Amino acid sequence: MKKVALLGSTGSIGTQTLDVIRQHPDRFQVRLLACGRNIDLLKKQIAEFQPAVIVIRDEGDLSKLKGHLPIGTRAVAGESALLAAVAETDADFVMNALVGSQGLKPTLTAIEAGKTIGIANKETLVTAGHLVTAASKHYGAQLMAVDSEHSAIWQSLEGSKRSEVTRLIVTASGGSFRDWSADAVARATPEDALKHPNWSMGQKVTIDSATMMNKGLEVIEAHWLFDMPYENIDVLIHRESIIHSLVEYQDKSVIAQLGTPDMKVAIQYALAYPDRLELNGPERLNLWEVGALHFENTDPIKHQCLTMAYQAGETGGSAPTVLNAANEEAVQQFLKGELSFTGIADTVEKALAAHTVIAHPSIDEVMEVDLETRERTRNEK
Ligand SMILES: NC(=O)C1=CN([C@@H]2O[C@H](COP(=O)(O)OP(=O)(O)OC[C@H]3O[C@@H](n4cnc5c(N)ncnc54)[C@H](OP(=O)(O)O)[C@@H]3O)[C@@H](O)[C@H]2O)C=CC1
Ligand SMILES: CC(=O)[C@@H](O)[C@H](O)COP(=O)(O)O
Ligand SMILES: [Mn+2]
Repeated sequence: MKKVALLGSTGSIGTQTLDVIRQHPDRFQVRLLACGRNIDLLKKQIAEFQPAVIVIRDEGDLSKLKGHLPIGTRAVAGESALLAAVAETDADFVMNALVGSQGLKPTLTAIEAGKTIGIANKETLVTAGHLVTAASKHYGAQLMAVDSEHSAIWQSLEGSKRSEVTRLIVTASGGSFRDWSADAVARATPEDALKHPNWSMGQKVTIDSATMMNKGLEVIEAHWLFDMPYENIDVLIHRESIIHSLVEYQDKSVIAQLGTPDMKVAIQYALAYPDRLELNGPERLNLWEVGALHFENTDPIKHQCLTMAYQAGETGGSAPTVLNAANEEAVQQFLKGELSFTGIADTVEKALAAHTVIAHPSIDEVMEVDLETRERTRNEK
């Protein structure tokens, strides 16, 4: 029986993780649930999964859980309570499905506690990939990719020699505005941007997908997860999101993982590895019906966020921290109607230009740069 701590239980990845666990009660037991403000959904999850520990964001919401905690279940609130709960839980697997760089410290805590980590929270690897990979080597903790592209790369690497890999090819749907004119994109609303062509996901990643920043974050994530130089990581626009990513080998073979777009496949792969679970939900891939798959190149001007992410990744140090923090702030501003869609890329560009890169930032320096970037971005609004 695998004991699971789930951070971000009320979100898109969190609820799908619980769906996988629900389908396999003989294999998994939920020991910890952590979320933000969706207490109504959390109450239902507590009743169904009976975890030992609950962590919520705000102390003020703890009273809402009165009468909803099973005997022996304790509930705590706040960031330090979350870190303590992750350090102390008897779970062996921590699924990090939080959104944003707030996922970094819980990831590092789980690594230090020797847990296996399902890493959906890509911002962790973008903002401080050097610290996360160094800590996981030091503590012998395994990072199991959950992001669909990275799960596909992981699956396509199975049984191979890493020294024979020549290129990772990360696929991109192109996002909500892939067929829009530049003029129309400039006037796009949050509602327009939230209509992803293929995936149903949380708001932040859906906006990132529309700007193609998601693909930039994923290139940096792939760099750290698979120890691959940026020059050997390419992005390919593939509108159907059926090929989830590809690996090229020195003999020119290309191995890919395919499937209908459903995150439960990647989630179960991380949770149950090396097994593959039977799942209700994901549709069977019918290539006879699909008929044709399409591919396009990216455009360095049109996909400015992707270009900036490559540059920040190659620069290294604190540059990706700034890229990520400015983007997180700008996406929130766009969602609140305070910034135009094209303003997201402009904001990130300005933040990167204003920053003096720290070559090997410590955790404290990463947190400081993250905070400073957010403050500057807010003040410049
Ligand atoms: N959704 C998807 O299909 C995919 C997502 N990812 C990545 O996975 C991560 C999660 O994405 P997604 O599930 O879409 O995001 P969601 O916004 O749907 O969910 C985020 C979760 O984090 C919780 N949360 C937010 N702030 C806090 C806080 N301060 N303390 C505790 N919990 C908090 C939310 O709680 P609450 O809602 O209760 O406030 C929610 O449970 C992101 O990094 C994303 O890029 C990667 C690939 C695919
Ligand atoms: C499902 C998943 O992994 C998302 O990160 C997805 O990749 C978003 O799609 P695009 O960024 O390719 O539009
Ligand atoms: Mn992805």
